Amino acid sequence: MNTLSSPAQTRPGPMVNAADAAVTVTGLTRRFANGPAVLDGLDLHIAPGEFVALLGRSGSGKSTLLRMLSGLDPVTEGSVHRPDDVAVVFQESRLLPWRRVWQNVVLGQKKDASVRARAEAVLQEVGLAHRSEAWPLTLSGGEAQRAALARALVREPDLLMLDEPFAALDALSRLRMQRLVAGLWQRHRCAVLLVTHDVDEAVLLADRAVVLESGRIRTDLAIPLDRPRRHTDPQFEQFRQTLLDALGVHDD
Ligand SMILES: Nc1ncnc2c1ncn2[C@@H]1O[C@H](COP(=O)(O)OP(=O)(O)OP(=O)(O)O)[C@@H](O)[C@H]1O
Repeated sequence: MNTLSSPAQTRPGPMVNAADAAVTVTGLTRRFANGPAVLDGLDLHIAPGEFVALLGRSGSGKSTLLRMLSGLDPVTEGSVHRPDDVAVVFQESRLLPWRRVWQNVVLGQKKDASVRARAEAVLQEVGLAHRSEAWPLTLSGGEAQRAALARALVREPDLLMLDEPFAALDALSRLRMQRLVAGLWQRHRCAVLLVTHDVDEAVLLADRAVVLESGRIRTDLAIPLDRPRRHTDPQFEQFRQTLLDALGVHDD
């Protein structure tokens, strides 16, 4: 477990024992320059193996929270407990163009005798084994995101964070990737925090959808639907509407 906290923490510790949660965020506050707080005393718990979707209007602090959880941004007020093994996938694949796909997947990993086999196995899992020798610039957008997912999974993270990973893809590729992630999560069962603007994506994939507003959680919605989920299920539509309402999107 990795604990990131402010030097002078003024709030009480988390109510949930950190050992029982993959992620425990307590009283997290973030302010840029002298502006208003982007995160304002935020509390969030994610259980091991739980899939949580994080939604909120543009500028509501989703990426800020992710950056603080991943350690990219310092925690200056409040605290964050999370596993040591964390992987992040961003909207763009961030592959190194001068390394082949398989080499990107195992970048920073120990170069032992099994390294190539590990890369091939995970590329197989994401449906990209046939492109393992390719250069990243020759990949389609969907293939590049598959490679980015493979690079995250090869690390066997306890927490996988996905920051709008399918936002730049066409509708069909996005659907394929959503199904892929659903299958990977069923197999790997790491905790997942998925930042998305897409309420359908949240209902399709997540155990819980959390909506940020004014630096806090406005809605924390459990989605106890059986899997695999279908957009045509009437209950799917109900959860979708609840989330749209929480985001302030109404039919006129
Ligand atoms: N480094 C920074 N300096 C100043 N302001 C920042 C910085 N990073 C983020 N902000 C501000 O903090 C607020 C939250 O930004 P953040 O990127 O977390 O929002 P978001 O919910 O991820 O938005 P989007 O959905 O548009 O990606 C925004 O008003 C943004 O302008």
